Amino acid sequence: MPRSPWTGPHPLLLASTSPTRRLLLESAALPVETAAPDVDERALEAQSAGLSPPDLALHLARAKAESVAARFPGRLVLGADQVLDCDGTVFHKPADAAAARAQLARLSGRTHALHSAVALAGTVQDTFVETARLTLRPLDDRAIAAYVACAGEDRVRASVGGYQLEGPGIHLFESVAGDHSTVLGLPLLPLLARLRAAGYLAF
Ligand SMILES: Nc1nc2c(ncn2[C@H]2C[C@H](O)[C@@H](COP(=O)(O)OP(=O)(O)OP(=O)(O)O)O2)c(=O)[nH]1
Repeated sequence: MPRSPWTGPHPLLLASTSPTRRLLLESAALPVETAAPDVDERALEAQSAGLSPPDLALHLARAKAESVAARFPGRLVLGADQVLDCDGTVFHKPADAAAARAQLARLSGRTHALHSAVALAGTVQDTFVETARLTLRPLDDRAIAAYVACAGEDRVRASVGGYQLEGPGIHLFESVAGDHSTVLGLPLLPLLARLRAAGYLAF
């Protein structure tokens, strides 16, 4: 069993239902426990109409982290949120394959931003947001339908853009600017820097 660099008295508490986020942390050899945040994201978003997309992501990440930190005193809690912004229009996870096809048609041939925000709560209070910019190839309805059929409805519904960059989604792109973990929804490098500065990592 490899020795984890984690020095905290308890595992990191991830306030997220995202398997992708859990896998990213476990791949970095960090012990993780998860607790679902009890936050109504769409209601919070409706109350925060004036926020920029990055600030909306920060607001939602903070709400998720704090909702779990209140239930688990004395723990280091991590919340996260990702907002897709294409020329100021915010997109959410597609409800089904048809919505994914419609959303991808609107993103086709354009560059969109993925704002991935992280909030630490409990024993450490901090927030940050990282942005990746992704440019889709010009895709006609036939290509989009073929992609959705290849990826499958579960995959296209599981992420804000309707794609997994590490999966079939890679076929959609002309270019990707930004850290891979930022695209996946949990920017690891700035997170690890903060955990290290707070004394939670051995190196
Ligand atoms: N595997 C993978 N997941 C991605 C990719 N892009 C985005 N995602 C996932 C990460 C997050 O689970 C999700 C972003 O949506 P949210 O920030 O609302 O998180 P989610 O609702 O999944 O969980 P949470 O609100 O944290 O409980 O999309 C990608 O390229 N690959």
